[in-house]
Amino acid sequence: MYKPTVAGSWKGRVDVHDGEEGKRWHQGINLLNLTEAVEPADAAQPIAFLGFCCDEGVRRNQGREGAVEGPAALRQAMASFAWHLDDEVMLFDAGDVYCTNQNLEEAQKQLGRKVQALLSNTYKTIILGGGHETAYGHFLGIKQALPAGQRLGIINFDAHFDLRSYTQQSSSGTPFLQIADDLAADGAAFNYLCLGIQQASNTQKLFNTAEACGADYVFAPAMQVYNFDALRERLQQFMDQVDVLYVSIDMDVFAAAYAPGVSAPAALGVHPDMVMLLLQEIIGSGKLLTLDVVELNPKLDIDNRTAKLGAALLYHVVQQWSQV
Ligand SMILES: N=CN[C@@H](CCC(=O)O)C(=O)O
Ligand SMILES: [Mn+2]
Ligand SMILES: [Mn+2]
Repeated sequence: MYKPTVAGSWKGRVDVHDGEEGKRWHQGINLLNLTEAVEPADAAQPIAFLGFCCDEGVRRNQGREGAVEGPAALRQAMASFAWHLDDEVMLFDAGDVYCTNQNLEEAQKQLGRKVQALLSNTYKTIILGGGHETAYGHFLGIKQALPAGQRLGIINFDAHFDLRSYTQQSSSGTPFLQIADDLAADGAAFNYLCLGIQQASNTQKLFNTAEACGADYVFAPAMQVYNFDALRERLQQFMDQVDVLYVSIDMDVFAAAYAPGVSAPAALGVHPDMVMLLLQEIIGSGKLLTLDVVELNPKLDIDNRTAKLGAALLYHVVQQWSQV
């Protein structure tokens, strides 16, 4: 099921006496209804948010439910951001795809169709999850919109590989194996770089699958500022081998102190500064096609800390990406 965002639902601080100088994101966002035919945006730099309201992947993966509320919490955390965007930039809220009747597969297909509509019409897209099952729906749209011959690279900031077998059923733990298999069926390469892997949170079976499908990865303890030059080089080598990038940010990559609102918190997760630095490198490459933020669980959050972290990352992503 798809629902466009209702007018007036972005609510935030208003500085009544400051006019245009007091502008915030909730006052600049444009609503985009994807039930109508999508056309190229009337802006040089259109960036669209699209929500995937879904708990079903996490439920099937024996996780703690609540990710269905992720898109609303991220919008709320972004609403009062001060507007510092150039005139050629337009922000759009393209509504939400909902998973209904536990029919994850149908919801992922619908998400794919909406992503395709946006990407094919020049929008830079930011998908607000949902559990990590968001990634497979997101990919279905990327696959359709990707020009022939373009090599796709996937960078996943995550404590987990999410390469579980989906023979029994797909879930939030399976999206990247589903993607690998889809790409293989099309004769395309699976270029997958996982940043922030926790050894203790991935079984030997998952490491074996990662090796079998040629996944590259960096362990969380190596994601430190002292190691930045080596990380940047590794990232650069990965990006040199592809034409476009899909970046996924699973909020459980961060240390639980920064991101308590996730199904599977990582006590010794990554510091947000490290992810920010790497995101800057990625956006600076000019290859970023689309991005998602997943696994935010507002039910488990503390004072919206995790939602605010996800939103703060998106603030910087939007600032930089709109200038590339
Ligand atoms: N998307 C989440 N993936 C993790 C969850 C781990 C957990 O719940 O402990 C996984 O399947 O490995
Ligand atoms: Mn994940
Ligand atoms: Mn994870």
